[in-house]
Amino acid sequence: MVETTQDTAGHGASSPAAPTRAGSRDASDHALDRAFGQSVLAQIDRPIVLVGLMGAGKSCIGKRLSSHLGLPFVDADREIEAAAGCSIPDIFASHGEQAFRDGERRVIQRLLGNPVHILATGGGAFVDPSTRALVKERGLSIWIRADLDLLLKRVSRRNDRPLLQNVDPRAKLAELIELRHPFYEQADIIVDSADGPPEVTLGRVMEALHDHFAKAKGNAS
Ligand SMILES: Nc1ncnc2c1ncn2[C@@H]1O[C@H](COP(=O)(O)OP(=O)(O)O)[C@@H](O)[C@H]1O
Ligand SMILES: O=C(O)C1=C[C@@H](OP(=O)(O)O)[C@@H](O)[C@H](O)C1
Ligand SMILES: [Mg+2]
Repeated sequence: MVETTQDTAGHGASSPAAPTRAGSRDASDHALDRAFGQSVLAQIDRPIVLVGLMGAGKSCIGKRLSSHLGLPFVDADREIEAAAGCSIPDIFASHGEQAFRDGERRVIQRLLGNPVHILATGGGAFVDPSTRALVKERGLSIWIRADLDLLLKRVSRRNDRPLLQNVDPRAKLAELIELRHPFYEQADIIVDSADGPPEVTLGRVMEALHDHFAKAKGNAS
């Protein structure tokens, strides 16, 4: 189980390698202000990579973060589909999960060579050792964390996720939480998704980015 630590960023309590944890703390009122956004934007020097389970909100929050900051948005899943010329369910059905993972690794490697942007990955990407190493080397990773009930509620809005076909989605997501959380925990920043309007989670992401940069500055001086 993941330790839920209230944010310690900027208070000198974390080691340099410890992720910035936004926990479930609410973002301060000004987190979505223009000036706050500008100061965060000025410190972004690499792609911001959203990781986490299916339904956590990587694509949704990624899109909003990109328009909020005025940075390009790329969804790795859409890029994989474009490269393959078919949908993710079709890639899984015709070529299998391993072929999807190989394509995912290649596509993310290519995307991480692009200038600063917001990159939403698919849920399995950060679990792949070489994709994870690349993201850690070239990107700033944010785990969008959500509990089982919230994930279930969110994935039920679409039924095109191959890993959730013909299975009990609650049992499968519970299994993936066990398997994948140890990898997602290695992200640079951890943000709890809020069960409310996406803007609440967006505010938490902005606050967490701000705290991450403040902590990095503190560690450098
Ligand atoms: N923070 C949020 N608040 C409210 N709804 C959200 C939030 N994040 C995602 N959603 C909704 O949940 C569903 C799944 O989100 P999505 O971004 O596709 O997840 P992921 O890319 O992590 O699989 C979508 O319908 C999306 O609009
Ligand atoms: O968790 C996974 O392994 C997957 C998650 C999906 O993306 P989202 O996390 O955006 O749903 C997509 O990449 C594919 O269906 C596999
Ligand atoms: Mg997605």
